[in-house]
Amino acid sequence: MPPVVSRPSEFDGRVANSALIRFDRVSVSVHGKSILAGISFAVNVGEKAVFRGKSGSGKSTVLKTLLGLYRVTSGRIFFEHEPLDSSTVKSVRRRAAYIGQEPVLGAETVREALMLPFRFKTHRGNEPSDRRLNEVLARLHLSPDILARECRLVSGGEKQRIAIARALLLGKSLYLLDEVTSALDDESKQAVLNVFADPSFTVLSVAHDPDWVARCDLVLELEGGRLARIHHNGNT
Ligand SMILES: Nc1ncnc2c1ncn2[C@@H]1O[C@H](COP(=O)(O)OP(=O)(O)OP(=O)(O)O)[C@@H](O)[C@H]1O
Repeated sequence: MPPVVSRPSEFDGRVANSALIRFDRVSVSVHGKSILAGISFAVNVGEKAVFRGKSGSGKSTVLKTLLGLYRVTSGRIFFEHEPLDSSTVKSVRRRAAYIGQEPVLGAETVREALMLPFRFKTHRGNEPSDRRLNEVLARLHLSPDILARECRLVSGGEKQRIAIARALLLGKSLYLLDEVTSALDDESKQAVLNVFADPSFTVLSVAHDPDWVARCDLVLELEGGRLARIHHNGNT
């Protein structure tokens, strides 16, 4: 079936009532330079959205703006129907895992990196067992041997999958993913695609990989900070 192509405004009306995340004419400027201009879209719980566009079109900025890393200069963002502000951004951060192109693992070995969040009060007592660690690594097509490796010696694609493993162990349900399959071989990529097919995960991603794009419900095309098109793949 051909994808349904909607104008951003029509699409916005379709899902406005059930959206987990909604951007309403969001603009972001940094030092007087416009980076995002009047972006409107909505993503429901469990939907997978992907941003595409040329380098510098604003894709990563959309993900980071949802995390409160950029000041919105006009328009509003809603998370669970609440306007995003200094208080609601905390619930986004609690629920979300942001996996960038070179995640910082913040520990010496991979095992320490995976266990790091469980040293803090919020997650103390929920430390995963070795069996659980190995289970999550296997889902991401990573060998158990990687646990003993030094983080500085693992590749970019492995680092991203370790960061994903850590987010899965933490029970995150909202994933902000920046090019997580671009550095992967086919088997690893399939593993990552399968992990994010989980219907309970909501995903906002940046990707160019056609296999990734084909699995997404929404394809949002950015041009110079503007949302040029939204394709609705009809998976939902
Ligand atoms: N903090 C900042 N200060 C100044 N300019 C910025 C800042 N953050 C982003 N930009 C600019 O905003 C534009 C969009 O950046 P962004 O990283 O969102 O693009 P992108 O589409 O994700 O690019 P790429 O595909 O190359 O990663 C770029 O021109 C970038 O230089």
